[in-house]
Amino acid sequence: MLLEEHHFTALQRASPRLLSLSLASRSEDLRWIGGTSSKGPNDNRQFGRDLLRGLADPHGRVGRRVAGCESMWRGLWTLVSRAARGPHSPRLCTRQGSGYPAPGSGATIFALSSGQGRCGIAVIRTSGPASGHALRSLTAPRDLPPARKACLRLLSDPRSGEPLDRALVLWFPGPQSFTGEDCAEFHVHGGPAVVSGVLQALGSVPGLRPAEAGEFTRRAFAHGKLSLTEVEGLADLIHAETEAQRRQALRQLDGELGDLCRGWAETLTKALAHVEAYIDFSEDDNLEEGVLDQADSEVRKLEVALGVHLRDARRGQRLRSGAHVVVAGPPNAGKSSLVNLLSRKPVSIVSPEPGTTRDVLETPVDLAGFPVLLSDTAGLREGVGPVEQEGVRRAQKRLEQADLILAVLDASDLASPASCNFLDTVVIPAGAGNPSGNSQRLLLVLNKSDLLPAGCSDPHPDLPSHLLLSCLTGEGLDGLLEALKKELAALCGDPSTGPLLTRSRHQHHLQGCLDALGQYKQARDLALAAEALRVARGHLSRLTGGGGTEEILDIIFRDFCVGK
Ligand SMILES: Nc1nc2c(ncn2[C@@H]2O[C@H](COP(=O)(O)OP(=O)(O)OP(=O)(O)O)[C@@H](O)[C@H]2O)c(=O)[nH]1
Ligand SMILES: [K+]
Ligand SMILES: [Mg+2]
Repeated sequence: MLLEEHHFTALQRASPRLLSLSLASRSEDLRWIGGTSSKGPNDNRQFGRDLLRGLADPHGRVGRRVAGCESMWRGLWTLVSRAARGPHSPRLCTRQGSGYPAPGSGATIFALSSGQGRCGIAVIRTSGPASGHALRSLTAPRDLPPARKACLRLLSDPRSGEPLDRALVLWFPGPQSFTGEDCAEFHVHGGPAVVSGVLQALGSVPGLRPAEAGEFTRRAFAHGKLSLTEVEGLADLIHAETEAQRRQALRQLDGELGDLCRGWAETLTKALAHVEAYIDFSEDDNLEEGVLDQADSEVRKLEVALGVHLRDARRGQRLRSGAHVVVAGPPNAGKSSLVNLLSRKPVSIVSPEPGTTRDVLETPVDLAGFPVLLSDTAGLREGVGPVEQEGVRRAQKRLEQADLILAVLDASDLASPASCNFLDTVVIPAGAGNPSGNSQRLLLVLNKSDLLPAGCSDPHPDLPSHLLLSCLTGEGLDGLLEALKKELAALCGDPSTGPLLTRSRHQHHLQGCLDALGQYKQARDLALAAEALRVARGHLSRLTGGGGTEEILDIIFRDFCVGK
């Protein structure tokens, strides 16, 4: 049962006054206890607002999860009308935006939404109240096409009447459009002259101006079409370069993270309702036993859930921005050869001279569908000149920051001092072959297997677990890629089921929420406990874009291209 505007009107007529009530939804065992109290009209203002928010579903509709019953509606209305008189009146509309104004809304924007340059088809779109007028002006004397149906039209310049192109046009009347506003799309032939002709023609229509980067998406956010996490998912999808990144971005665009946060926020709202009801009505006998215990147990469950996701947070961020894989080893082991092999391009200089690589050389690569930032480093050895020494220092620093170390040794030169030293100082401490340890991840690769005597399958059974490889012949590469894939999957998580926190912003708010829950548990006073719950819920709502700041929005939308 949806609570629409006319229900509110009916509620108002039905009962303007109510002394105490209990709202229950059998379907979800959602129990709301509240009402007016003798303490005056202000007491339940916050509760009314919380209730409204708690009942709002992802599209801003009110009361989707509440089974209809007359007394509940009456009570709800009392709370709502009281809340509405408060300083921050909730909106009682059936479609609710993010609460942020669309910057420059009122203007109609247009942009080329497909890529720049010569192409078969280019898509130009508009959003805003003058979209219909713009579409009519360019397709005159024809009228608007039916909504959301592609129609072939002759486009001409409204000033000169000069034909520009024969194009497919689409009309999306708001609110059923990407931005929630009236939108039009022109699928024109992708020649630069056609595109610039149509853009100029649109610019000549009164009320239209070129769009800023990300402005279409920003309007979609402002009109409640996308939550902030969905916007981030969209930005990531546009920038996704590997399959795993695409999967993760799509899940975020589908609103999974937002849904999760809203579910958590709902739990907090319930807990808060219980605590506030206790504050308001503890003297009444009507109040159910164990109301506070219920709030405590909800908070405990939430803490566990948040903890699980926070532990996973680094993985989601790695998947978004790439895992740091550092190739290290003694000089001449074939580190640069391996980097070139994995990145399929000549990133580093390879030479028989030990000490060839000096600086850290970074290259982004797609390894088995995972984004990786691969670093080649100087060979680790002592007693060298100042330049190489600096290279060794940088290599060691990079090793400390690695998500995964690809340790490379020359299989035919394991007894050399540099090899032994590397084994003792890097490989053994990292706990290679010790999967239970929480130590840094490391894959040990014995390169130049082609130099080993023929027929010897594993000449070094006493070493920590390792892979044999020949960069020269390519033997062992498939095995190495398989092992890398496993390591990366562990580092980045499975993008189709794994972690959802893709940005440090997400981690920050979840941690803030968890900290506030800690304060809730320690609070000796119920008012402080309620406040801690409000702070916790504020973090969740800022995560999805409710009550955040304009600066965060600016940062997020800056990443978008014009036309998106
Ligand atoms: N036989 C054989 N030679 C190899 C193999 N991989 C690399 N090499 C040779 O080993 C030498 C050193 O290779 P690099 O890739 O420069 O080694 P590196 O570890 O980067 O060396 P530094 O940067 O000097 O520390 C070159 O002459 C390579 O051609 C291999 O699998 N088999
Ligand atoms: K070398
Ligand atoms: Mg090198």
